[in-house]
Amino acid sequence: MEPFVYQGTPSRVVFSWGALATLPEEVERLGARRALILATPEQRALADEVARVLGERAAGVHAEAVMHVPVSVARAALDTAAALDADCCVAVGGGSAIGLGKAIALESSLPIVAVPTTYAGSEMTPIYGLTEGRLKRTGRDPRVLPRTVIYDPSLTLSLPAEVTATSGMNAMAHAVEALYAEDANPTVSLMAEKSIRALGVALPAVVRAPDDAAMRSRALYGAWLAGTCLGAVGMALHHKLCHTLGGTFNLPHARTHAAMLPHTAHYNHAAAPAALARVARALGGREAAEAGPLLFALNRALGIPAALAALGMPEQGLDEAADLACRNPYANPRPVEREAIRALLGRAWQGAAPA
Ligand SMILES: NC(=O)C1=CN([C@@H]2O[C@H](COP(=O)(O)OP(=O)(O)OC[C@H]3O[C@@H](n4cnc5c(N)ncnc54)[C@H](O)[C@@H]3O)[C@@H](O)[C@H]2O)C=CC1
Ligand SMILES: O=C(O)/C=C\C(=O)CC(=O)O
Repeated sequence: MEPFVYQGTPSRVVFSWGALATLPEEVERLGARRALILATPEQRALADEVARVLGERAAGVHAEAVMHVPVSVARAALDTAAALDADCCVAVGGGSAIGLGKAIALESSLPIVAVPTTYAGSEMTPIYGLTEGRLKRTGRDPRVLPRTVIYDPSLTLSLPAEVTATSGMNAMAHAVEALYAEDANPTVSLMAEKSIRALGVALPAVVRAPDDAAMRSRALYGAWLAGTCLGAVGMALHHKLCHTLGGTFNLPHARTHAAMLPHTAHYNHAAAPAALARVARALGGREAAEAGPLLFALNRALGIPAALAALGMPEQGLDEAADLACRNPYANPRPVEREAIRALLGRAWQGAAPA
């Protein structure tokens, strides 16, 4: 047996259809009485519903969350939390709402109850992201790990097909990178493989039939496993590239992950053959070299645009992106070489298959 270190996270997870109804008792379990409810502007109505469910324990709603958590947005939310004398945050939504809760917790140590409504998986990690100017800074801090996560698959029924598909592939990326993480371990790798299998079946099903309750539950289960993996082991080239593209070029987060994953998986397949063979097998293939093409085919089946160009990435920015991605790279099975990364970005920009 290869030596390994495994450290779980202390999050409490409640997973069931209709679990939103448990929110009052979960807030009470934390000893909190004044919850600030966080959401994006688009999910203000859901945030108001959550305030109604919480009743007197709701201190207020702050529905200003946006992708990549600009520091100005974080400061405004911190001011609201202080003005309302909030003693906890209830982040309801995807990674943007949860990311705003993490920004508040990073400064205030307020506990977070996360109610995820996408498959991004942020609720299960101590990773935060803050964007200032054209640079996204990410870090790990135990203060930002949500204390309680309430997974209610019924809240994902309203997910548009495009967000269903792309945030699902964001979760897929967490699981894929966990398999070749520098600190990979048998427990997390088992969860990663199970996540890939669940997502590989459930995502096409819920894109075809958005109201399929069983498949919505399986997709959210896959996302929970993927987020748990991301929280437990380190990120590698794929996440570094996506943070660069998202933070510097403000590309849409989940769509960027989906477009990049076939290429980054293929980049690593020869350096991490056992890990990528597990990815391939979980998607119905066999060999490590099949993982990237299978992920590319899954994107096509989900209707996800393949080209970074379609996401607003300027071609003249590819050189800068390659430079930034190679600066302080995350640990990666294959050396992160500037020319090879530039070639990878070129293929992704065109929407070509991985090679
Ligand atoms: N720190 C971490 O571990 C992670 C952080 N993230 C961060 O999360 C952000 C992206 O999060 P995502 O969840 O991909 O997108 P998101 O939270 O921005 O949501 C995308 C859009 O879909 C809407 N939406 C969400 N759930 C919905 C539902 N059930 N029905 C209808 N509309 C819904 C939102 O209001 C928003 O307009 C990025 O900032 C990314 O950096 C993502 C993954 C992990
Ligand atoms: O890129 C991911 O999916 C994982 C981590 C982040 O997005 C970092 C952040 O919270 O911005």
